[in-house]
Amino acid sequence: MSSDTSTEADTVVQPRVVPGRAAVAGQGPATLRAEAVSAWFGDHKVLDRVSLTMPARRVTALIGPSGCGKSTFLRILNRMHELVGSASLAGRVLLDEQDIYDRGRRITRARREIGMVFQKPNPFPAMSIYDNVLAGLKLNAIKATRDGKDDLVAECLTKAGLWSEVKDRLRQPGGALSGGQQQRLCIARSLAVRPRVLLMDEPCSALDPTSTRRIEETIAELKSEVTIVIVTHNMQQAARVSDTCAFFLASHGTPGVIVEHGDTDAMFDSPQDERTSDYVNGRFG
Ligand SMILES: Nc1ncnc2c1ncn2[C@@H]1O[C@H](COP(=O)(O)OP(=O)(O)OP(=O)(O)O)[C@@H](O)[C@H]1O
Repeated sequence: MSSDTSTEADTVVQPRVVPGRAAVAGQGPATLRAEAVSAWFGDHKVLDRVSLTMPARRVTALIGPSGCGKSTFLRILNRMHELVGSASLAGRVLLDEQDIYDRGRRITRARREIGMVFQKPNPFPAMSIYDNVLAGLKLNAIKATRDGKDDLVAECLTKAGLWSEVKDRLRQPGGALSGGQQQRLCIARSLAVRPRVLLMDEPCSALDPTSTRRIEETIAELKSEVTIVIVTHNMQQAARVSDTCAFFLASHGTPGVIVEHGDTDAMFDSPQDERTSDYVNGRFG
């Protein structure tokens, strides 16, 4: 696809998606389950036996005060924690009952099946919008035909809610987009390798309210195709976007634990633990 293929800038062109041509065989959204996960940086234990099921086709929000281990937990879910030299962990992470830490399972597979969107949008700034979307294919040695790539770019930008804004300038650099558009480009890039789970670490914290709302709409649209786990400090956002919620807490220098988890409406309307009630009602944190 080239940037001159569309002529009417304000017409939303629905991409022609040809199943199978984009080379990647996704298996659809999966349930992710953490079992008794503990984590350390050196001898500093930061998570203690955290267990949580993140159901397929649902948005799970991880909430809790700063430093309670939410990001560490998220990074354990796609084997990024082990990139830190001093880091270690115990427990299991099951993707549809397959342990992603099994010896025979490649780390690259875990990262492909479980994508990550970071706090700060991180497109390759000098690379075109088109090539940014496809960047993960090269990293994962996934081959696609020219037509397959065109279809995949259109499909992923559409799913990320960015297609109508960029379809006429796909050859422009990713760095020329606004912050909110860059974040949606990063979501499109993550989707291109057909992840089964998408992890999002405070994806809106660097964005203005309008862009935040747009990302939240994108999350709602995506959840039928990919399981989503989102870390957020914004309680209104957790209430708006998530179906299930887990409240993390690390009190007085102890490692982080989950105090309460369950249906988001129930967690916000009738929390079982007083600490959850205090946190979701803004009384601390
Ligand atoms: N790379 C690292 N090396 C050493 N300690 C770390 C590292 N990353 C995080 N920690 C420590 O692990 C603990 C949990 O941090 P983490 O970032 O997971 O918490 P968080 O709940 O995501 O916090 P925030 O909401 O502020 O992002 C903290 O005590 C933090 O200082």
